[in-house]
Amino acid sequence: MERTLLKVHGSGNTFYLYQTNNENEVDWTKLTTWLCQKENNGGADGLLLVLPSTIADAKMRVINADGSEASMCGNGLRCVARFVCEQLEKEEAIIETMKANLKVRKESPLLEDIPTYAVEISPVSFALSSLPMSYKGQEEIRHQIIQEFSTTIPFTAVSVPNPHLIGIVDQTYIENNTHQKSLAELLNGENEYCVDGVNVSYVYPMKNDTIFVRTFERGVGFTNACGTAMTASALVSKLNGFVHNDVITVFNPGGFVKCEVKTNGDRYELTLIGNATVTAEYTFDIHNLTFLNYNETDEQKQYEKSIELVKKETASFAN
Ligand SMILES: N[C@@H](CCC[C@H](N)C(=O)O)C(=O)O
Repeated sequence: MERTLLKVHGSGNTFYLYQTNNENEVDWTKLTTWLCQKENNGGADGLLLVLPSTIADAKMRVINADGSEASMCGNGLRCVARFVCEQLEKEEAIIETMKANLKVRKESPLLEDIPTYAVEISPVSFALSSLPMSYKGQEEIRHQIIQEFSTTIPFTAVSVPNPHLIGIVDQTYIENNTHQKSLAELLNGENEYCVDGVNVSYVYPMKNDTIFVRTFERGVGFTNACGTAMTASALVSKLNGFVHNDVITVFNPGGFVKCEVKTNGDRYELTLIGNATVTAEYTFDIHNLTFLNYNETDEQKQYEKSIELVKKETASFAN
């Protein structure tokens, strides 16, 4: 059974994108764990499913590399936004996701000639029950030292709506990722705090409304970038006075994005803006799990050329 797949990325957060009308066509866990193996064209961080929707222009489901399903994916949503907008010949659309219908739109390129999309990130909640997370019966964790995690890093727990634990750190924790790795492995194994695991980000506030974010993703491990994590990190940075503008530049190991954070009391309007790049198209046999053919686009070369300067600027943080 020959089928077509795209390989796409947002800030180097890489996915296979597959469109189908049959939500139960195959076992998505099995397909995703096979696709995401390193030996299959370098692997990927997950599978984006584009499905028909009765309430929006299309529906997105996100399967992590380990086969678990996530409620949202910011970088993936930008790629799905581009796919759906180009297919429907529209500049904006609504995409159904597990917990919300989200607005997406085409944007002016942040880097010359790089297709760029803006996506809504919602709903936002600081309630620990929304992640879910539990810690000493507390209802929230906001910029708080958790002695069991670190004696110096203040953490915030937030769902957007997938779960994130955000630590504000100094540069040493970015240059050396061992502390982040062991905390993330603890919280994504069997543990008393996050029963469903959590995405763990370390955020280094830089100058001029700019932050650097590195994320260890639930179901994946360290990624080049995690869109929901970068948006949640921009919100946490703003609420704690590390940045002041509504639009925050977020560098990551794979490139950069812009996050718009509008706050109105307890209400937050979050938008993630960045590249949506298609690197290749594959044909594969969906039942026998074998690749049959592929064609690379020239978009990755253009992306790498444009991102070169950004990478130089962040080289010392990007490990
Ligand atoms: N890379 C994504 C998030 C993917 C889901 C995450 N691993 C989870 O399990 O919550 C993004 O760009 O937001």
